[in-house]
Amino acid sequence: MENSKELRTWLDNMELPHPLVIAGPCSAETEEQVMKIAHELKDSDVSYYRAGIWKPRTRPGNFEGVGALGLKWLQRVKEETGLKTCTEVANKTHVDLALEHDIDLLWIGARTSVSPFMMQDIADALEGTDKVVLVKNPINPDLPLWLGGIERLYKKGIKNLGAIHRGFSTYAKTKYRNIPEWQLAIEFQNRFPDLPLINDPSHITGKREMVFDVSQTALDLNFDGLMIETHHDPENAWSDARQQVTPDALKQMFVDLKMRKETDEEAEYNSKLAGNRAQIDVLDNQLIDLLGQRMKVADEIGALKKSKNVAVLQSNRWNAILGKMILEGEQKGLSEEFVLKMFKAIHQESINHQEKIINS
Ligand SMILES: O=C(O)C(=O)C[C@]1(C(=O)O)C=C[C@@H](O)C=C1
Repeated sequence: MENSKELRTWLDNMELPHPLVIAGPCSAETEEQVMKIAHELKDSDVSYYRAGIWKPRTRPGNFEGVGALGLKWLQRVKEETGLKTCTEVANKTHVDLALEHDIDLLWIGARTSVSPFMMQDIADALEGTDKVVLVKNPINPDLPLWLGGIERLYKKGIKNLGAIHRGFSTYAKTKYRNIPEWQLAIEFQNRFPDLPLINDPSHITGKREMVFDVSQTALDLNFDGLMIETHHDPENAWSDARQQVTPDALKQMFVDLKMRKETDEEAEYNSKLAGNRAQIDVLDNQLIDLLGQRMKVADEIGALKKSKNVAVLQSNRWNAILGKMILEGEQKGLSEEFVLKMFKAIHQESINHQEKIINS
């Protein structure tokens, strides 16, 4: 699959004056609940109404969705409100039922996109459809796996495609439910600048208080849209109660969010920007030069260690460097997270250099 302008035709054809908004409850619970939320979202920026019908829960025994019955409720949503509808599909039966009920957009969840077998089955079932199909990132940060899933759909003649960034599972405790790893989303856009990329701040944050900030970051990073879980009574939702926002909160968010454009033509802005970018180019060259020099010293250490048969990894020294650099970084306004990531990468490169020398 190659990048092409055609990949975004389905989205461009909607001629939205703002990013695409997909909203609705995590789960369809009752017909009344589905209809109430839909009516509250009717006159807003929302284009697609979402509701989970089949809910893949981590452990059995929790509410696992109302099943095919909910598809009828979504059809009623479309008839009464004009909102387009969408739901998650995870196998051929789901696909067949969703297509039968004329659901407009289907998404494939993170627990499904992780499996090429499941992605292929779904691609086979969807062959040739003109519905919009969005693929959530797999639970692990693996860009080729994510793109591979989308490619399986593309190869089956599905042209109205896109991706949803919902964050990644992590063993470490963080403030997120699923860490965003924004770098991966940036890489995604570099590879496929025209494939619509939607952000899912609800699953990234797991907490409604954080949904606004993550949404703004996504817009700052040129995402094409947002999928936000919305419930009229979030506290009593049957699933994901902590991360859903009310329809009113959602509408307010779209008043407060700053929509960014890709660029601006104004001359003064462009000349200042060019000046800043020239400075960054010089500094980047210096950074690369310094890192090259540091690795030359690492090579010398590698040769010294080889002569005395000493191990490459020196944990005490390494921890001392890390501690010092975190403090130095703090004084220069660099986050601990960034300093750690950067020095871990530098340390690994230093080890790779020494490994080559010590084993030569
Ligand atoms: O000080 C050393 O012994 C080194 O090999 C250098 C270095 C580094 O790059 O800073 C690399 C590997 C060690 O684990 C510790 C530090």
